[in-house]
Amino acid sequence: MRTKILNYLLKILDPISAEKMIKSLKSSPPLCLRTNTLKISPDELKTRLENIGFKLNEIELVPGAFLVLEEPVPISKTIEHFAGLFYIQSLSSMLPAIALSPQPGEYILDIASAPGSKATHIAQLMKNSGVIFANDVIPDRLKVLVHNIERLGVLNTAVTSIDGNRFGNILPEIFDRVLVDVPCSALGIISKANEVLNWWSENEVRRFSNKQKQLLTSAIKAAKPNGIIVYSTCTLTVEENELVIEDALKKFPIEIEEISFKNIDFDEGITFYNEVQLDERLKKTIRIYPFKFNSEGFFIAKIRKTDITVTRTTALNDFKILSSQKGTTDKFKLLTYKNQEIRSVLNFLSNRFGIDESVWEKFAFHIKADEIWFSSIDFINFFSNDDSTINRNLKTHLLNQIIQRLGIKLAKHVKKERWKISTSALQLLAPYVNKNVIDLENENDVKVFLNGGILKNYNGNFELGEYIAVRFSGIMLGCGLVTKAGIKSQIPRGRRTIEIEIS
Ligand SMILES: C[S@@+](CC[C@H](N)C(=O)[O-])C[C@H]1O[C@@H](n2cnc3c(N)ncnc32)[C@H](O)[C@@H]1O
Repeated sequence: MRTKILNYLLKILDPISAEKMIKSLKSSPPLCLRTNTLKISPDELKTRLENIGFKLNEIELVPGAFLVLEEPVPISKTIEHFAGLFYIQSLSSMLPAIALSPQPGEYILDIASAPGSKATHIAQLMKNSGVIFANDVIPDRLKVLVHNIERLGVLNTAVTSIDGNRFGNILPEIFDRVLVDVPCSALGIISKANEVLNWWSENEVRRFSNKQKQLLTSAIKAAKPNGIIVYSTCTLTVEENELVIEDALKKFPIEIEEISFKNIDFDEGITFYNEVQLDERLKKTIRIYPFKFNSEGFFIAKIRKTDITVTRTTALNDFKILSSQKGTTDKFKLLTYKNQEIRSVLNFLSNRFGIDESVWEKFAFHIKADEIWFSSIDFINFFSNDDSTINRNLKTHLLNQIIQRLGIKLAKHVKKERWKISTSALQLLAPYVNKNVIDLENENDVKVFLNGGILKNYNGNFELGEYIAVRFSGIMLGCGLVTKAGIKSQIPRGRRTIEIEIS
């Protein structure tokens, strides 16, 4: 198998580089993390982690990213990780979101987004504002995406699970920026995905290439004229990279944009392959080789759409098919803090936890059975804006059909005028919480609480049946219920952990 890969590499690299490349695939790239600036500043995170024995080095290329030099316990098992203060991610994998350069308030599509490394990065670059559609077609991978959205406190994201190829026709000319981080033959990440060696072949590469062309086509159609599309893979074959972009250059009104990353040794895109001269513009795409840049192998192309690509009639036809399908009630009726029903819940939470009422003004809310969810207020405009290709009612109808979840659960109704705040909401709103909080005193209690147990020694002066916020060392852990036996952790099963290690 290695011979197959080496033979392929020899088509695109000189023999010494191909050997170096094979060698680099055997060792893992350095451990890096990205600060979740939705919750903490890079400096604060560095201080926190260094105080518990980690040694971090700032990475100039990506603001808020650190190289982990010393790890006294696995960093994924720290309370800081549980609380969503950072995301473990290779440095190369941070670059597509940087190239996309999403701006606060914009409309973004991440067409193949699970497990959400880049979607959560995009969300933080947008400061939790605007609108992101994070889509993925594989349900199990979507669960991990949802977990990450909850852990990191991402409010500006709608999760969808349709074939990414459909976006171009059902939501055409809508998005300011689209990320197309496609499934690929993964040559750049063999060190962490060793199973690639079992199936890698040039036939598989061709199969991926066809799929990638379709996803890129859909992405181009979904972008607005003048919108940006970033195409990325963690592989290095020409079929899955330059040839996919060349195909799009022939079919659509697009141009390739320069990507300017400082301090990184990358190669420009290949323009001569298999004795064939390719489009010279491909030189503006970039190839990252692990033997030159100490991270995973990646390919990135930044594309600008220069004109419209979808006619109104095509879009409407697709809409008609979807609107004839069932189950499209108004699932996501978005409301502001001014709505009476929402207001009473917000008043309750503000009173309970001392949260200033002005905090709620920047969110949209929707009701889902006995729960209230909150999201970026920009979704209200996104749903209601009319645009040139689609009629507003049809759009709302469609969005109700394809969106699986929007934002994060804020609270659940428990009994008469009482609401239980969710763990993810409490963690995100931690800076505003200043009432009915307890601070745990020892690490054993933290473990009990994070594993869903009962804290026996903290009844304090709280009323039975009330919910309180539980913190440790300045980090909001989640919500607890005051019971006769003690404070019962309300951390949902999916986020519980017994694996916390405290150094
Ligand atoms: C390279 S991974 C994406 C990684 C992700 N962007 C991140 O940064 O965490 C490619 C993803 O494409 C998804 N996928 C494959 N075919 C798809 C399709 N037709 N439509 C949407 N997603 C698809 C896979 O489930 C997989 O999660």
